[in-house]
Amino acid sequence: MLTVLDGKRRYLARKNGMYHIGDFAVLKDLKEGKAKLGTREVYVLRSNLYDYISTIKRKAQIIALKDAAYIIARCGIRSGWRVVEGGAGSGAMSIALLYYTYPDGKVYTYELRDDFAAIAKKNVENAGLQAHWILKKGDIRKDVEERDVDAFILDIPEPWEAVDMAKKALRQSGCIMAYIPTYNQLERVYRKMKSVGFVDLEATEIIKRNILVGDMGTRPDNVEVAHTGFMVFGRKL
Ligand SMILES: C[S@@+](CC[C@H](N)C(=O)[O-])C[C@H]1O[C@@H](n2cnc3c(N)ncnc32)[C@H](O)[C@@H]1O
Repeated sequence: MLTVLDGKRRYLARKNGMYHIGDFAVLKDLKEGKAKLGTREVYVLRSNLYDYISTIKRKAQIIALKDAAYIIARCGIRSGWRVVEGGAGSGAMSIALLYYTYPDGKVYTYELRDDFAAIAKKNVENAGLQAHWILKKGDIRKDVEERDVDAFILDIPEPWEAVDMAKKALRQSGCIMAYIPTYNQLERVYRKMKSVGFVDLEATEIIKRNILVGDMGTRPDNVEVAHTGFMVFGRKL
């Protein structure tokens, strides 16, 4: 998969090495390096996770890339792992999980709503990562069929209601993570994980700040996303 950088705009070249703006194919037979688009020079780069996540079409709020990166590291998610996730939303976290479990792992994503499932499917397919993805219609709080999975990733409004299911589905030492926007939800899911015996608990937030490098001086960007989500982690004993 290739990414085209057209000034500040970033696009995935979706089909047969073509660069698309909307449904309009602009450049054919793309190769890594520089390319001409009319009189403009664009850069063609091999796509990475940053490209996939920053170009997805959003319907639901996504797990931010900075948070997804910590989730991957804290849980140790890697190639060959089997991961259960819910819900699909826009598919951003699914893409991160698929990227790191490739090629031998499996990601099972549970989603209640058809409209979100459809948008997540489109985004995962645009990233070309669908081969080891199983998207299931269902409630992650009660419908999970998989057992001995390596990680259980929750981004739903009531994650505490899925903690018992996670305990059933996870293997020993397997990682649970809940992503929530408010302190009330954080406390509730933390206490629930503790009460059912998850260990190595951590509640955390990642703060990222961009720095503008200018000719006259270098300083933090004055526009910032101040809050995305909190994360609560635990491991099954
Ligand atoms: C905030 S979005 C998830 C965003 C996603 N993590 C991403 O990065 O794009 C929450 C999703 O969870 C789904 N959902 C809510 N409760 C659920 C449940 N009990 N089981 C499965 N999906 C659920 C919603 O329909 C919605 O699509």
